[in-house]
Amino acid sequence: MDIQINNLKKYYKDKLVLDIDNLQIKKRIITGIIGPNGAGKSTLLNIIAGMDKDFKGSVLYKGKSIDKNIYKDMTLVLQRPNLFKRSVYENIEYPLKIRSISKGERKVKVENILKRLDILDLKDKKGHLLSGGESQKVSLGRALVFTPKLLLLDEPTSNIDTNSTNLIEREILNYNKINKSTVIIITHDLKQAKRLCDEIVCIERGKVGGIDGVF
Ligand SMILES: Nc1ncnc2c1ncn2[C@@H]1O[C@H](COP(=O)(O)OP(=O)(O)OP(=O)(O)O)[C@@H](O)[C@H]1O
Repeated sequence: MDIQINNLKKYYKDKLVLDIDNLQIKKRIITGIIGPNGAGKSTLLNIIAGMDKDFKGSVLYKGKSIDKNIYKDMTLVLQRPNLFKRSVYENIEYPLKIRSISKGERKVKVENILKRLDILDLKDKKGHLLSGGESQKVSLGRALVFTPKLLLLDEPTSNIDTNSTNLIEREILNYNKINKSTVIIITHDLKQAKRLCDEIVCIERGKVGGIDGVF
């Protein structure tokens, strides 16, 4: 098990937005989180990512409380990513730079990602000037480039056209297969969940529900 959640309660002011007795997310597979708008999906992903520590209950990663240790293993790709005001190349290179990967190796890895995600033409564009869909692709590239053991994706194709969605889905599947990384993906698209996910968790009004009748 990679992630174990017990008696999780999350409030915004006095409103209970997550109330999960027990949820286990297995390692090395792709788990989908589905559910209607406002159900609590992003809130849950932020908690798993260690971005939100203001909750009650226990959230464990590899049997330990989520703390700074998770950051070296994990990356969270947001629906509306914050990219640096630097070139796309530098944005994708950044996680490698802070891990002291040599310049030559960085170049090989970044160019490989640019090709795989079909964004070579964006290489010199500034990160903050990209469209929504372009930003999502670059943000995914910035995540995949350092092969995190835990990849968290918040609606990674919400702004993406059909062709690019196919390409991104292929990359996510290959990534999981080749690296045996744990992937958690929030999606509104039930067909996408079926195409990508080994397991599916349905969140409704903050609670984990069954998926009977969903497909
Ligand atoms: N910072 C915040 N302050 C107050 N309430 C919030 C905050 N962030 C989210 N909420 C509320 O918490 C609930 C869960 O929000 P969340 O973004 O987790 O839902 P979601 O399932 O990801 O929705 P969507 O599918 O629309 O992205 C919603 O009712 C939302 O309005």
